[in-house]
Amino acid sequence: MTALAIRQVTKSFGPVSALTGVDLDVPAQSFTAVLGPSGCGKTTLLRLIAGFAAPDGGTIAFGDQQVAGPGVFVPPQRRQVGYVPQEGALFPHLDVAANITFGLPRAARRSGERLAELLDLVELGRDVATRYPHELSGGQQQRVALARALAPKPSIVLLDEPFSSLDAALRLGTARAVAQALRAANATAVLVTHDQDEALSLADQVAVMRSGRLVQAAAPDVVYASPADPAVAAFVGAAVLLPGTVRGGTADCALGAVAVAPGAVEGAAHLLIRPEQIRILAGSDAVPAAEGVLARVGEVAYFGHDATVRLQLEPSGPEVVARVMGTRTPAAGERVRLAVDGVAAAFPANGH
Ligand SMILES: Nc1ncnc2c1ncn2[C@@H]1O[C@H](COP(=O)(O)OP(=O)(O)OP(=O)(O)O)[C@@H](O)[C@H]1O
Repeated sequence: MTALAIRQVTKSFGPVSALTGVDLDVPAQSFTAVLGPSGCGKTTLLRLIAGFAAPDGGTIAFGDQQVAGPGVFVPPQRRQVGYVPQEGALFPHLDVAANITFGLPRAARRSGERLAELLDLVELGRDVATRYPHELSGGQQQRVALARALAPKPSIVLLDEPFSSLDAALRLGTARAVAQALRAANATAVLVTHDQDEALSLADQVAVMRSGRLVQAAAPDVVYASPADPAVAAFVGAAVLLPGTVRGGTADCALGAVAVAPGAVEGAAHLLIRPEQIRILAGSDAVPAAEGVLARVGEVAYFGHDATVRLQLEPSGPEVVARVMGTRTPAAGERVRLAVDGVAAAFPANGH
C-alpha cells in the first residue's frame, strides 16, 4: 500500500523554481531517502509533505486522504507527521522523559509505559530519562528526537539530514540505530540527505533529485548499478565514464571488451564502470600480453579497508580509477594489466 503519493508537485520562491513536476510514491512501512546536492529542493519537498508550506501545483496524499492540492490544505498538526530536524530540536529545559512524551496525552505521559517502550526502541538506557539534552552526546540527542517524533505513532516520519551534525564515528552507529528503530516501529519514513552512502545503506528506496526535479526513484542497488543518466551515476558513487561502442551485448572501450547490461542500445555510448569493477590482474610481466589492458599505476590513496588507485591506460589512453582491497595495493609507477568485472551501464552517446 502507498502511504504517501506525490503527484506533479511544483513550488517556486519568486523567480526560483524549487520543485518542478515531482512524482514520488512511498510504500507503507518503508524507508525512502531523498538524495541530492545542496539547493536541489529536498528540504522544500519535506516541508510540503509536513504541511509547513503549500505546493503551487500538484497533489500530496497520505494513503487515500489528500492533504494538499487544488482547494485542499490539511494543516501540519492534523497530518500526523513526525519530524526530526538536523539538530537542536530538543527543549533544553526539559529532561529526556519530558521531551519524548511532550506530544502525548497526560495519561500516557504519567504511566511511563510508552516512554520505556520508546527508549528501548531507540536503544537508550532507562537511566537517560532524567538527563537534560546538554548531558547527552549528539547521537543520543538525535535518538531522543526520533523517540519524540515516534511517540504519537505518526503515519509518516520525516527526517531532515538528522545525522549531518554528528562526527563520522557517531554518525554510522546513530544512523543504523535510527533506521532499525523506524523498522521496529513499522514506520513509513522519508529521509532527506546529501550523503550517498547514508542513502544507499539505510533506505529501501532512493529518490535522486537534481535542480528541483526527481530524476530517479528505485531500490539502492538499482540506482547504483543502473542509474538514470551519467550525472546520477556520478552522484551516487565514484564513476569511470568512458566512450565506447555497443555491439551484441559487449562494448569496446579503452578498457577492452566489456559486457553491457541486457537491452543496451547499439552504437556509440558512454559507459559507466564502477571503480570496484576494475581488477588489477598483476604486474605486466606476470600476465600474458593477450590478457587485460596495460596501465601504469599513478597515485594510490590508502584508506585501510580499501584503496583507490589512479591508472593511466597505456600507451595514451585515459586515466581510470580502481578501488582495490587495502591488502592488495600496487606501487606507484608499477605497470599492470587490468580487467573489468561484471557489466557496464551504457548510455547512448546521442542521448545526452
Ligand atoms: N523560503 C524560501 N525563500 C526563497 N527561496 C527559497 C526558500 N526556501 C528554499 N529556497 C530556494 O529553493 C531552492 C531549494 O532549496 P532547498 O532548501 O529545498 O534545497 P535543499 O536541497 O534542501 O538544500 P540543502 O541541502 O542545502 O538544505 C534553493 O535555490 C533555495 O535557495
